[in-house]
Amino acid sequence: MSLSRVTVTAVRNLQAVTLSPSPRINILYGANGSGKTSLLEAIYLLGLARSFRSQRLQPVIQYEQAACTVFAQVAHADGGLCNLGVSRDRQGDFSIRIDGQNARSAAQLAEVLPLQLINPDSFRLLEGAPKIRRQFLDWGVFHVEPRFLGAWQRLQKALRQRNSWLRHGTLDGPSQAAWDRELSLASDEIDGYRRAYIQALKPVFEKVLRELVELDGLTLSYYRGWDKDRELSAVLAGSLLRDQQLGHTQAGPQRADLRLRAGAHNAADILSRGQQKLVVCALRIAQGHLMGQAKRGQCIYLVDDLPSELDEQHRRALCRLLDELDCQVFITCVEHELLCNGWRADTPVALFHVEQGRITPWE
Ligand SMILES: Nc1ncnc2c1ncn2[C@@H]1O[C@H](COP(=O)(O)OP(=O)(O)OP(=O)(O)O)[C@@H](O)[C@H]1O
Repeated sequence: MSLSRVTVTAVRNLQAVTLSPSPRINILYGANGSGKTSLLEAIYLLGLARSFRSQRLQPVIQYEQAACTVFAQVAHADGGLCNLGVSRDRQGDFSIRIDGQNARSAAQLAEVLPLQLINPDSFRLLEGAPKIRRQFLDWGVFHVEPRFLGAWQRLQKALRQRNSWLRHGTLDGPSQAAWDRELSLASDEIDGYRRAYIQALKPVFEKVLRELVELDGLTLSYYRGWDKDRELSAVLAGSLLRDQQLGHTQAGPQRADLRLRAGAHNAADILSRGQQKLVVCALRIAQGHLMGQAKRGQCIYLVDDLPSELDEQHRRALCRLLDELDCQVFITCVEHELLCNGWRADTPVALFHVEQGRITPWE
């Protein structure tokens, strides 16, 4: 899938623009502060209904403007087209339209427009909170396993119920037992999907990583959120008192994590910034391959400031791997010369110059 047309209005400093991107590689270049990241942010808003730069969407709306909007036409591999639109005004109203209909949730958007973001904050995937790695993991599972969303919604509901009675003690014994059973069932299902996903991801990740950078002994493993040798129901029963004192459930898939070790060390503690970036790229590229293999369409890559932290050899290796994904990629950089030669001869590469908020295709 790819964006065949994108229209952006009143996002940050960008002047209203309609672009016809290449279905493959799109390079946005220009000076600092010109608006390159803002275009990636606009596309991200369209796919996730949020920004990757600020918690709130208010700062994304152009100064003095009442609302920002992003529209796009998504072209699917089978030739089908889908129209997407998001709009956010200063009163906080957010509208999501898919083919002219109001969407019920951001999950619907994520399904229509799967995005992968690689930006200067990406190293947080390695050294940030477990929640970031769970989001990474669940993005992948969501896009290859159609039953995941339902199980995840059941888990959230059961957890809310359990945490509420842990805090307020308002449920009778049989109801508590029923919710615990539901929690255990949903947890086992989610754990099964996540485990299968990691099993499939690991060899692809290792292969991509080898092509990108030499890092011997780097391992990826999965922690499911509770003792691997015990049933969750037994763990929950054993930690009931402590859970009541804390007012929330400590064990379960809501505590799952991914662990990246380099030999005996936590990878984030010893890898350089450039190496961390390459590991994150390998993880995200591996996810793209799995999505393609699952025949659920391709995702679109947003790569902000691709050249930063990378020497020429690694920059070229990253371009080659992005190229081999055969999907649409939007890349920003200050100097386009650094990225002009890394592509296969038959790959359509479009260049866009961004200057003080104005985006013009390079003829
Ligand atoms: N709500 C807003 N309205 C108008 N302009 C804004 C708004 N928010 C931010 N800006 C400005 O828009 C520009 C956005 O720059 P952006 O981060 O997209 O640049 P960039 O080309 O990616 O730069 P760099 O190469 O430094 O990363 C900045 O100059 C910023 O001051």
